[in-house]
Amino acid sequence: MTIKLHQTDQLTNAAIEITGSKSETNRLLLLQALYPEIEIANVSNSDDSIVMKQALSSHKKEIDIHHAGTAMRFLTAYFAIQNQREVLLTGSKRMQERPIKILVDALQRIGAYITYQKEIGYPPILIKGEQNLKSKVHIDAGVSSQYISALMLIGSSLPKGLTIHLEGKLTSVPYIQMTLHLLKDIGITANFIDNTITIQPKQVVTPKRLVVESDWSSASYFYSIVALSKDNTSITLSSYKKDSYQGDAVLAKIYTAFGVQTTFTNESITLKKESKHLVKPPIELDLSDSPDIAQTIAVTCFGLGVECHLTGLHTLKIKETDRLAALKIELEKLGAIVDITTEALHLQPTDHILDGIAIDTYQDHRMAMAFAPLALKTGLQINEAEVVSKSYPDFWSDLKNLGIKISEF
Ligand SMILES: O=C(O)C1=C[C@@H](OP(=O)(O)O)[C@@H](O)[C@H](O)C1
Ligand SMILES: C=C(OP(=O)(O)O)C(=O)O
Repeated sequence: MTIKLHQTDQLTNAAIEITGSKSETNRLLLLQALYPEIEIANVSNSDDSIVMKQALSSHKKEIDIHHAGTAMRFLTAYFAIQNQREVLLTGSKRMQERPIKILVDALQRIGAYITYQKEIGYPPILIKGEQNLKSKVHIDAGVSSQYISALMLIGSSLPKGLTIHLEGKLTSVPYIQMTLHLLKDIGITANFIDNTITIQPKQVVTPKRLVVESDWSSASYFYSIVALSKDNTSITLSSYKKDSYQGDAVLAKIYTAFGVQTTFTNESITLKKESKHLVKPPIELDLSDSPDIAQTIAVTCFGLGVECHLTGLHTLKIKETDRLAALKIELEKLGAIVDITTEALHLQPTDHILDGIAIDTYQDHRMAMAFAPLALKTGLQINEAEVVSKSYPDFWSDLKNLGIKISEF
């Protein structure tokens, strides 16, 4: 499906309810499979969470998790400890190009049985469950925090718990902290001191209801929309809290530089454009703690015509697509001048955006959603717009409710 976004100058001051965080949901779904005493509210309606839920209740031998990175990594650890069970875990063509060796090596070192079915280091993998894994492991922490969260999530189910020594320069650290918070919330004793994570064993937990906060990465597209809007435009989003477990909550701070003020009231945030607060460019940001908002920020800067230099982007090439390469190609179609390295993106200031360009999305939900806010500046098309369902199935209808004019063909 291709979507045409017509240039829209005036938005309605809408209130939007955003689905639960897919990162929190996928952690809690796995924990719920291990500890059925827990109840989860505001579960994400994303494809990635649906696939995670189905996989956890499936009795089939072959499980396909499509494009969901967290599901692939978390379930590798989960099935590694399901005694007497053999599972073939696979995913989409792109998932079969996303590395998993660091996690598999770590699991094998503590006694798990996992073999590669096609290429060494990549899904599909065959897992033979074994509950008695050892209690100490070391792992390279510089490629994906999902490997570490995967180990943390099974740690308390091992006979002696799990101590994880993190090696090298850590990346996406807030996601490790999120896992730690959720473990503690359900009553597991865990800590993260220096580069060592310790998880104590626990058989049963006290029944508890946990409410997932809405997804901050999804909120980023509304930050971008408000940043590209006229003064006094405001949008209210729910349900959010000030002391979030999600690293992407840093948006509230980052977007002040683009003239977006955030007010927290009860469980909502209101974003308001006040350009008197705009910061003088260039915008320089290290996004190694929040890689999922890099595309949003790069497009906001382009829409505002401001120079930016984004670093800490070394993980972007192994996500749904090579996001740095995709950003460069699509921004340049619109008239931008972009330089990329393996870990950085530099955007030069420009004062013109080409009209009527069709943006390719590379099967990456964030490519579609990051470019959509440009409708405040120009008319554009988004190809394969249905990709948004990976994290935010209601994205296009929420945009319509804001008054953005959309047609499908
Ligand atoms: O643990 C998680 O929920 C996630 C961790 C991050 O991945 P990396 O640690 O691979 O950067 C992030 O990009 C992804 O969308 C979700
Ligand atoms: C990278 C992402 O997801 P995953 O790694 O879970 O596929 C994302 O949602 O941006």
